[in-house]
Amino acid sequence: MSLDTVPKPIAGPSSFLDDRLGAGNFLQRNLRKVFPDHWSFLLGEIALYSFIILLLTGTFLTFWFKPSMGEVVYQGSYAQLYGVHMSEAYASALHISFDVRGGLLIRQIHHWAALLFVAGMMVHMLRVFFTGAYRKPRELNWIIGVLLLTLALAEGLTGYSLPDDLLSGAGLRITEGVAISIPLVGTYITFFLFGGEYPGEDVISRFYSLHILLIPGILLALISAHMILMWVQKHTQMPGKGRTETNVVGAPFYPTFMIKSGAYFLFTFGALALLGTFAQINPIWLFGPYTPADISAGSQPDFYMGFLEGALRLMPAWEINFLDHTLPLSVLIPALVPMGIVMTGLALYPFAERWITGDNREHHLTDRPRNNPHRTSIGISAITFYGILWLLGANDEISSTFHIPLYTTTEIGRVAIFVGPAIAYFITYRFCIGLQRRDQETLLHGVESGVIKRLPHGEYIEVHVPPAEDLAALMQGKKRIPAIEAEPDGAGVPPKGMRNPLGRLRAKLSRAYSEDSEAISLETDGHHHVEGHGHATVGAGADETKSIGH
Ligand code: HEM
Ligand code: HEM
Repeated sequence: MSLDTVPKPIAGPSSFLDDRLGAGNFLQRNLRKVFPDHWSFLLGEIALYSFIILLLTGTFLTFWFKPSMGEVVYQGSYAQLYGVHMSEAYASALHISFDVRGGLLIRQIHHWAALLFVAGMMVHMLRVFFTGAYRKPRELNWIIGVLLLTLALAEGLTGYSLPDDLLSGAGLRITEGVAISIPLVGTYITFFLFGGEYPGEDVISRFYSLHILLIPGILLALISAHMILMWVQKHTQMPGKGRTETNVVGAPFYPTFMIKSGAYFLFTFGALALLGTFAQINPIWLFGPYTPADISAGSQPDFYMGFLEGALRLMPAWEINFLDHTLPLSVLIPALVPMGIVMTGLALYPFAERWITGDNREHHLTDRPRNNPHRTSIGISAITFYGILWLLGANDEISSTFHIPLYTTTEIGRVAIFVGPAIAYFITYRFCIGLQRRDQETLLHGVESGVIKRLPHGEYIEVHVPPAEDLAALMQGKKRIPAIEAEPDGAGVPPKGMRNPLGRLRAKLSRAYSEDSEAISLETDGHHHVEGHGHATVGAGADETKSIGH
């Protein structure tokens, strides 16, 4: 038998590549990689596919867009602006919109894809946060994610500044105001970006280089690193029947997951194409070219910049004058605090949580949000903080729509920004505890079966049955949150590291963090749940029934 006819252990697509690259085993191992099946694991993919669409549509736009602020007289087919003096950038964006075949469609898809990219990323991040999927060993991927989010905001900002219409000018004016408020280096940064006094003649071309080269390049590199890490570390999975910290239950990458993902890409593309076709976005021709003397009314940034705009509107007009220098807190604080605190806070969160809980274990099974009430409350609190800033970014619209004086909206916002997150924390916490109690109740007493029984002495009872096996497994997935060892020894001396104020604070936080988790146990310990659970067999023991009156 010749070598060619020896049956190969490797078949299918791996065989073709094995013959040429000797990479069959590697491929076969990876093509069979198992992916867990949960809808929320597809959220990251929305961001991924939107990014691919941004690269494709963005490249199309570069064929015609001219990143120059040199003045031209518009002579294109949009009659209302015919003969108007404007920058070459604006004229080329109008040209793309009105004279390039399919240009407006691609511009609109590009803009919608930008919104979906950031929105997808945010929702994906929330999924990762609320399920605790950022814990060891995935902290690095979480930090890469925070960098991705920050870069995406910068990419969006540089993108919508490019057309150089009145709206993008309003955004640039704010960007300049924020940059110049930074102590010591503000003036240099501004001059570097704008090439001189505002508005200068260079900002569009500089933003263009950032927008099409530097930032997408870094995004691409980081997204690749993100995917490789996810691949190597394997995906987390929700607790459930047969799922453990050491296995992954799901479908193989090839063919099941690949086909699903392919369909999902097409679905994302289809949705964006529909939006680009039917939903107008950023109609740059309405506002005319940017001149620093004109102000556009009712201008709103893209949604992901709204929280920064809101922070600027919320802040009182404070400034410090010191040695002939002015520190404009009214701009500096709103620019630095939300961006700085939100992004740094996000990046450090996994480490802060580990510091408090002292939990050094690896986690491949995720938490249900209810089972870690403090984390979930912190998350909802942060969303409330963000949401209030975001709403305030549109306080002029709110004020004119609901006929509320503008300053009243600002005053309400100033109180709500402190009170809102605190209330959100409290309510979420109670909600989580309530849901845990309900799970405990279900595990202890089973679920209502709808079967009513009459007892010999006349009492009616409803028969309870054990919950379905996978539901019970999901509920029992709750893990204890350990508290760090902080009890004083026999001589009343607390352990090392717990004696200073920081150590005492840590011990206190740790105790609070684990307290309720210890109080409500959902773990299987024999007598906690309904006997023989798993099948809808009707039991009639005293524990499994609930009196519904007699
Ligand atoms: C390599 C990738 C990319 C290229 C080559 C590219 C290229 C461009 C070009 C040439 C424009 C100006 C065209 C015009 O406004 O008519 C533009 C606008 C824009 N870009 Fe990108 N872009 C890329 C990625 C991104 C990403 C990742 C984002 C998202 C965060 C984004 C967001 C925007 C936005 C919001 C606009 C304004 C669109 C409008 O005029 O309505 N771009 N892009
Ligand atoms: C360009 C933006 C992003 C893309 C394309 C992306 C894509 C993905 C994909 C496809 C996955 C695997 C499937 C899934 O869990 O959804 C994933 C996992 C992950 N992502 Fe992202 N992501 C992005 C941004 C972020 C951000 C902003 C964060 C957090 C700040 C983040 C943190 C993580 C973590 C920790 C995992 C592992 C989760 C697990 O195994 O359960 N990602 N990402």
